[in-house]
Amino acid sequence: MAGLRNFIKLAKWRPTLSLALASQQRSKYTQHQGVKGIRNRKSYFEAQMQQGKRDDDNDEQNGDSRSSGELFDMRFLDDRAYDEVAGGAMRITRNVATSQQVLILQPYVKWSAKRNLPQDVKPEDQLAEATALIRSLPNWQVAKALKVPLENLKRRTLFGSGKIDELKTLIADLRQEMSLTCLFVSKGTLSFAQKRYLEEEFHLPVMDRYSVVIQILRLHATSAEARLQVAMAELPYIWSQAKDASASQIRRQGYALSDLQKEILKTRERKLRAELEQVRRHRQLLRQKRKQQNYPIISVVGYTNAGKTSLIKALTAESDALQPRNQLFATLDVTAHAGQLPCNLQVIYMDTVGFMSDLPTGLFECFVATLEDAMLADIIIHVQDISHPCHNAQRNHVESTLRSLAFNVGGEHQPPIINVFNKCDLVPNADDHAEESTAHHRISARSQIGLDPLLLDIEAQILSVTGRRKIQMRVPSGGPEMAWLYKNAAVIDTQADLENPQRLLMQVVISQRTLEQFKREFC
Ligand SMILES: Nc1nc2c(ncn2[C@@H]2O[C@H](COP(=O)(O)OP(=O)(O)OP(=O)(O)O)[C@@H](O)[C@H]2O)c(=O)[nH]1
Ligand SMILES: [Mg+2]
Repeated sequence: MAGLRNFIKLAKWRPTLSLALASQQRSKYTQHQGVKGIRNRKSYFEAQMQQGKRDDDNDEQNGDSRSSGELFDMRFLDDRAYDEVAGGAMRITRNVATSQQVLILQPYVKWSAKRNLPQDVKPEDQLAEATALIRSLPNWQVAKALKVPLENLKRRTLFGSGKIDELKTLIADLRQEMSLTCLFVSKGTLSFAQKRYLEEEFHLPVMDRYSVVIQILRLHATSAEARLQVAMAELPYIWSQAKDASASQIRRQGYALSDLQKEILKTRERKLRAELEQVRRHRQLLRQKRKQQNYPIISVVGYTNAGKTSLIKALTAESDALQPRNQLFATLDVTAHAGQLPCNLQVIYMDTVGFMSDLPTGLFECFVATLEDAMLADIIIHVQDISHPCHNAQRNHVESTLRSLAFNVGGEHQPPIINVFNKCDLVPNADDHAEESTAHHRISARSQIGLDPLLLDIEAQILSVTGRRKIQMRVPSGGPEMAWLYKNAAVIDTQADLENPQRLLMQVVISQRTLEQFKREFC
């Protein structure tokens, strides 16, 4: 196990972050200021460009030989000029510790035929997910959450004038009781014009799903890799908001990018791409190492909050390293955890980022580098929250995303998938509806129910896909063969050979390749 533990230490290595803490002190919402504030800062920008060039030169000189502590260069992420541009587009705050009172509006199209939603996702389910998103942010409270029926979601003002008046009255009433600080309209993205209009009507910063998720990701991204990916995920949104702004002819009113700001975004994007390429290479290196070490890999994937981290915690001895949390997107890093199958074979479980529907694809494209690992595993465990009202829709969403991820990493080949219906303690008597046709395990990671049959299934699948077999070998008792097998194979059992006291019967799990090595060495 020591070798595996050392390898896992390497996989979980985190570079030291050189964060400028000053940025944490920034004000609540960075109000959008157009070009104001950085128009006259050409020299600042030039200095940044110079620094960028110096960094690039260093990168080239150092190439892959950069020491692990310098692998990801994070300094450029802390950039005040960028923060102003980002704040204008996303209304996100650096200081999440500030308490917020949020009004959540869940718009939905009245006529189900137009709704464009899976059959079993109802507006109230969407509202519950929106509420869970806000509750994932510490100190953010839901002042009120309500569904708002609409004819369609494309209107420039989003809501009709009657609805706007109704909402204004509601907001005025709420303000009697508390100080509202933010309006969350739970729609993938709002156009810049929609946001601007609503902000002027309600006098509140307006966020959409994309920007709320970015806010959560920023909070949960602690590793260098996750921070780079989140920073990358912000850019398509900022570009699209700027495009909306210029298309809707409201340049005068605020959010339009100057050439200087465009350069800031482009420079940042270029540097992020370079750093993420390093991430990809680093991951490839780890993958190669894993291959050499020959440990079977099991990826645990699923919708956010389904219980992936909890399951790995239940299947491994890593009680401290893994902290399941009732928050969306609690896990943002792909991390490796050592486990042992009933036959004593050592394996690695990979914890992954959760999926979520109704998010623009750009948001998750940035996590593809890490999710690639999941697709290159020997088997995948798909954890599903059986107690969730939309669990069918969540499963379909994850499955279709997995298919496109498999396509991305080069081919239709997908590792075998084991379906796990988690949280069965919450719905002990539920029948499985449409799932009857899908083979699955009903478990509770929290209450440790159903884990033994699951482990046996994982073992059978791993042995089959990795070409390992359980065999019995007769070896000299206390000889080098015995030590070799303990080192290179999984030993299930040893017994004295009743026919020959000098020999031992060893039951082992071994791959064909390792068996050939054994034969070369000893036979
Ligand atoms: N009742 C019950 N709750 C569970 C079970 N498994 C996990 N949970 C809870 O579900 C919540 C989410 O668990 P996690 O393991 O963090 O879920 P995750 O899929 O890793 O979530 P993300 O990393 O955010 O995508 C936590 O509050 C867990 O305690 C279970 O079997 N039963
Ligand atoms: Mg998790």
